[in-house]
Amino acid sequence: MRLDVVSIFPAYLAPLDLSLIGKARRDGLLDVRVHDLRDFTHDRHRTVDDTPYGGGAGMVMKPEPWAAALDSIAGQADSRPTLIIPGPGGQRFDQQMARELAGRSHLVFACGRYEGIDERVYQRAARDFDVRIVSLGDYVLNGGEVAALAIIEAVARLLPGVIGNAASLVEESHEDGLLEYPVYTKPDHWQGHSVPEVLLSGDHGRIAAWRHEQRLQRTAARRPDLLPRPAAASAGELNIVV
Ligand SMILES: N#Cc1c(-c2ccc3ccn(Cc4ccc(CN5CCCCC5)cc4)c3c2)n[nH]c1N
Repeated sequence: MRLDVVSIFPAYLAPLDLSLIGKARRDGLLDVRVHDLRDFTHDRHRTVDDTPYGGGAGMVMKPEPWAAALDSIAGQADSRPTLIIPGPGGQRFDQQMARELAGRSHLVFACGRYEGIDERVYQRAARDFDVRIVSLGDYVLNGGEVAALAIIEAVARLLPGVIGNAASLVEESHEDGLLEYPVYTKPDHWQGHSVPEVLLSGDHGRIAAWRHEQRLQRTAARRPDLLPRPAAASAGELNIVV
């Protein structure tokens, strides 16, 4: 998978050199290219923003540098890339979207700042990209870089070979709709707290059943919205008039 990230703060993407993502890059599983948007300006001040038409607080990112950056990337693309533009008004990112994006060969991230990117950039980008506007959640960040890092990590870890033990991708939170079970390691007694006896039993059937029950209890307590809705007992409950 090829990943391009465009930002006025390229150093913000330094974590992509670390840990499993960094190893995947060195192993050739990921081709990650970070671009400084200011390299696509042509004035002496390398200007990327200006005041908003119609007034309002803050600044808006100018269309010209973005068009030049995206044209450069599109010109190098082997196939139609997916352009992900993080924004508070985007479609909520979740594990299902991560799985969908993991099937793409080329992801491009446009990391905005200030009050956002001129709307005409989104329209023009649709010529060369599948455009997805994506939000991490219902809170306001200062830019798109944190979202790009989160999305890249969630997507890359689903790619074959990135996570050493693919088994760890099973029974994770949100992978199958339930939260994850609690985990323990040595010592078996610590500051008055003991590891649940079942985990020391060696009975893999009991352990699996206990873990599933823990996942159900945790999901009910912390995220009841994730639990499957009870099937209606009768057509009447569904207000189906026959
Ligand atoms: N993903 C994600 C995000 C982001 C995110 C992502 C990308 C950018 C680029 C810039 N900002 C800052 C910002 C701040 C306020 C507003 C709202 N303004 C209202 C008045 C008219 C102008 C727009 C928009 C943009 C960003 C924030 N925030 N939260 C998420 N889950």
